[in-house]
Formats: sequence, C-alpha cells, structure tokens
Amino acid sequence: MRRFLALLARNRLALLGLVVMGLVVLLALVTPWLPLKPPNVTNTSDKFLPPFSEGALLGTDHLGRDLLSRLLWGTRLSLAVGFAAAAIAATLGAAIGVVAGYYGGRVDNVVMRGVDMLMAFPYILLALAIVAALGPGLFNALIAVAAVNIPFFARNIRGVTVGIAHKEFVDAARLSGLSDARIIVSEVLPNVVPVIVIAMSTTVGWMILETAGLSFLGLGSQPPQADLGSMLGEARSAHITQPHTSVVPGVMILIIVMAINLLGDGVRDALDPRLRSGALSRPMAATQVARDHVPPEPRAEGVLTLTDLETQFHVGKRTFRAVNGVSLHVAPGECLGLIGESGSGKSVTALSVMGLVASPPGVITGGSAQYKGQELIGARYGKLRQLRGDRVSYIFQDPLATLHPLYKVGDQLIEAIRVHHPVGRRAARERALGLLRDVRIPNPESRIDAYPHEMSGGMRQRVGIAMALANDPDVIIADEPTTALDVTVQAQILSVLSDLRRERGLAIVFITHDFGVVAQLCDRAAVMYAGRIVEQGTTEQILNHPRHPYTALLMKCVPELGAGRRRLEAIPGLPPAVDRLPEGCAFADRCPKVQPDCRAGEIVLRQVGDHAARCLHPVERAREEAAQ
Ligand SMILES: Nc1ncnc2c1ncn2[C@@H]1O[C@H](COP(=O)(O)OP(=O)(O)OP(=O)(O)O)[C@@H](O)[C@H]1O
Repeated sequence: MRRFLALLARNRLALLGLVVMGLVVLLALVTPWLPLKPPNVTNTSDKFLPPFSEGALLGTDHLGRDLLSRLLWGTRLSLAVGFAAAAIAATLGAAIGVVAGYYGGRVDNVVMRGVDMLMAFPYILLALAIVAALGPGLFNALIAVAAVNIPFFARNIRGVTVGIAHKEFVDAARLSGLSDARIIVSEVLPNVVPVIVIAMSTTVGWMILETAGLSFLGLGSQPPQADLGSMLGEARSAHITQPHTSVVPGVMILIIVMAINLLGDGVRDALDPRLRSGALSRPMAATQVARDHVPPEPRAEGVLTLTDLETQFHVGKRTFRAVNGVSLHVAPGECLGLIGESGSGKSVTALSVMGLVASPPGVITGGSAQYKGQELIGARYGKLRQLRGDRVSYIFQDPLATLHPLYKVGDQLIEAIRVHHPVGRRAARERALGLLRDVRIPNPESRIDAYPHEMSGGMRQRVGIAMALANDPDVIIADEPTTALDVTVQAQILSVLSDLRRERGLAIVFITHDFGVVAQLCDRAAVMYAGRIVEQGTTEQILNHPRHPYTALLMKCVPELGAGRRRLEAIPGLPPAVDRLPEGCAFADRCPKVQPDCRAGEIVLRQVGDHAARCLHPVERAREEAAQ
C-alpha cells in the first residue's frame, strides 16, 4: 500500500487529481455541518442575485435559492450516485465476466450474447428506456446508469479471465482438486481485481456525467432536490441572461470529472506491475546510454568485442546491476559459450550489444561493444537497425513470444529477408523454404504456410533459428536456442550451426545452461555470476580444469551419462540480488573455499594457470577433487 501511494505521489497530475478530489469529497462530507442556507427554500424576491452578493457567495437561482448551498448538497448527491452506480456496475459486470470467461463454451456464449444485445442499444437511449420504464427519480437513474455500464465491465473482465483461465497455475489448482468456486476466488479473482479497480477508476467520472445527463433531462433528481445535472437543467432557460446559474454546476462537474480521470490514470499506472517497472512504458528504439566510463582503447579483437560493458535497470530508487563490467570477444567462425545460473546476466549482456534492452528501465552505464571495430553503444539508431537481424542476429529464448501470432511463419521469414535485401517475393519465399529445410523442419512446403500456434514448441524454436539465419549474418547471438528441442533435433540444430560457422565463418555467442552443448559446439567458454565473467578460457580448459569454485560446483550439478551412480551436488544458497551486490566476490557466501580476503575489495579477472578466473583461492586439479 505504501509503495502504491509512493508511486501515485510520483505522478504529479494524479497527485493533483487526488488533492482536488479529496477536497471535493471532504466538502461533500461536511456539507450538513456547514453554516449554509437551506438548499430548497425559495425566495423569489432575491432571484438571480449575481455571485458575491451579500449572503449569497455564488448568487441565487430563478427561485432565489442559494446556489452555494445547492451546489454543495448537489455535489454530495451526484458523487454518491456516481460512485454507487460504478460499484454496482463493476460488481455485476465483473461477476458476469468472470463466470463467462472461466466456464467458456455454452455458458460464455449465452451470457456474452446477452451482454452483446445490451451493447447493441445506444447506451443513452437504453438508459432513457430504463428510466421511462421505472419512472423518473434519482434512484432509478442510478439503476439505469449502472445497468448500461455492466456490459463494459463484463466484456473487459471476461477478456482478462479467458487469458487467466488457461494459465498453468489455474490448471495446477484444478489438478490439486480445488472446486471451481475456490479456483475463481483464490486464483482468478486476485488477478482480475486490479483490472476492475483500474476500469472503475477510469469510468466513475463518466458515470457521474451520465447521471447528470439524466437529471438534466428531468429524469434523475426531482424538484426541489438538487444534483449537479438538475441544477444545469433548471438553469437552461436563463442560460444567456444569467450565465452564473449554469456556470456554477458546470464548473463543478468539470472539476470532478477531470480530477477523477487524472487520479484514475495514476491509479492504473501505480497498480499495474508492468507499468510500475517500466515494462509497459513505450520502450525507446534503442537502449538508453548514459556511460560514466568508456574504455580508453576498446580492444577490437574478433568480429564482436565487448569491453567492460555495464547495463543497469533503474526502477524507482533501486539500481539493478545486471551486467557489471563484462569483457568478451568472438572471432569469425568461432563459437563462444556463455554459461551461468538463471539471473546471472547472460541475456541482458546479449541484448545490450544491439541496444535491445528495454529502456526504461534499462540503461547502458559503461563500456563498449564493437562489431568489426564499429562502436555499437550509443551508435545512431539507423545504424543499429541496419545491423540488427542482418549482420548480427538473435535467436531468442521464447519462440512463441517472438513470432507474430497472426502471420504465417513463411510470411514472417520473407519479411525478415526483404527488410534488409531488395529481393522479389518469390525469391524470398524460395530462400525461406531453404531455411526451413536447413533447420530440419519436416515437410517445409506445407509448414511454410502454418501459423505459429499450429507448430510444436520445438518447431517454433527452429523457425526462430531459421529467422536468425535468414540474412546470412556474421554473428548470431543465441539465447538458449535448443532448450525446447528433443535431443535428436538439438543434435541436428547444433550440427547445422557447426556447419555454418565452418562454411561461412559465422561467429556464435551461445548462451546456455548446458555444459554438454558447450562441449559439443563451443571453442571457448565464459562463466557468468551476478553480472560478471568469473572464468573464461577454452572449452577444454574450463570443462577439464575449472578454476573458479563456482564453475567447479556448477559442473558437479550436471548428471553424467554412463558415469555410474553418484550424488548430484546442489550449490547451497542463492545468488545475491543484483541491486544489493556484496563487496568483494559475489559468490563468497556460497563458496566452500571462502577466506576473509574474498570479501574485501574488488577481485579482478586474472590469469590462473592456463586461463582466466576472478578468484583469489582458485580450485587446484578440479577433476581429481570432483572424483573424490
Ligand atoms: N526489467 C527489469 N528490472 C529489474 N531487473 C531486471 C529486469 N530485467 C532483468 N533484470 C535482472 O537482471 C538480471 C539478469 O537477467 P538475465 O535475464 O540477463 O539473466 P539470465 O542469466 O539470462 O537468466 P536466464 O538463464 O534465466 O535467462 C536478473 O537479476 C534480473 O532479475
């Protein structure tokens, strides 16, 4: 709650809305105790007194009633009716939406067709029809406004519920034997409540307007009772000659609706966790760069060279140091394996190269990344765009998220080719077919016209790989590209990548958790921990003689085929949070060889035996130790 209020307070307009609305609600609440004239007592001898007259601060209306008193009592009534209508519409609409979305099938069909019928009427006509049937009066206006808004909530909440009802955690709740009612209450509702609150906060102003509209037409509040709409309606005949009688309620309606809308937008932004972390704010075309240090002479070995790269996420006051001074290089035709536990910063390192980390909240705060000697960090967007997907391409972790669900995979491949090369559609289709063949998609002639959802996870992953190969790139950055593939297909894909780097000199940065894949494909390997490279060398050096205790322990976690039964080790503890990195070695708390000096000051990546490790007390003869 405190976090929500802090976020709300950061949004100046929302804060303004909150303050104004707070004042209006406070005034409405204390109205009965204010020294006001009675709102309904007429005095025709004092009619149409202008504002600032003695005894009538805002003047009087056509019956000589005090406008200030009527305004405050009317505001009280309008707010009460608007909020009550919003609460009723939200409760009933959400209930209908949740039931339709959760049960689906015939229930969904019947309920939503009913809702569609309600929506087919112009809402104001529907409201008029309801009030005409029930008779004029504020309570009936409330029912009418609530009723015409139910479909809006029902449709919104049904959509959200359909998405949630098919999520794995709901399936898990079903498997654990929970009843539908329990699942709705404990699994679905907590996920839709923020959406209900957001929808309410943005529609309550609208409902106040609708109620005012009905009262303006004489169907809501009945004389002599005042609400903002009826005050406007009564002022209609003196609109030109005595404008203050309509300006007073009109300005109040404007203030209330503006304040509610500003506040509603702020509530929505603060409640949505994706907006909170910046994930839904429109990302910049390339990652924001605010480097406080640039390496004086970035090394330019290889086709891709990273020097001291630093990428952080700035979320509120917290700074997540996801990549913390990473230096890597990869030569043409070479494959570099990047290994590390989940969250160690592998993907963020890879995405930083081409400025693909979402900003906000991502910021590249230091270092350099060079493609064939050209600096990429801070490069013009046009240059990055030209290189992205053409000279440097990516294979992403989640193929379903990267393929467009509404386009055939063939069309997406054709687009990827034609964006960078002026080839005809027919030639691009031929190339796309060839790519699908290269990545061993069975029956590519028919698969090329399939939609992503018609393919298995492994096939989609292969389409992602084909897409990365589409423009014959110089470098492929592959982020766990074979995780969803069975071992035979994985072996085929690895051999495709191996062939490509031999034949065309393709350089590969291969991010993986799998030491087997590293052994099979990579020439060199780098191990990451808490945003830093902790060990780097040839694959043979790293796999046979790991020097950093972290690498050694990581390898002990891997089961070996045919190595007999042995106890699989797990690394005790958890990696540190990257917004609270400890001083010294980040692995110290989990390390069996930790010494006091490990926790004091910076530890550099240094030569240990035949390769580099960031460790003061490296492992000796790791293989023998592992065997014991
Ligand atoms: N938007 C974000 N806001 C804050 N922290 C983030 C954000 N995105 C990533 N991080 C943090 O950056 C760190 C590195 O994440 P990254 O995705 O690079 O890990 P990874 O090593 O690729 O993990 P995995 O193997 O699971 O993909 C993690 O600690 C993660 O929590």
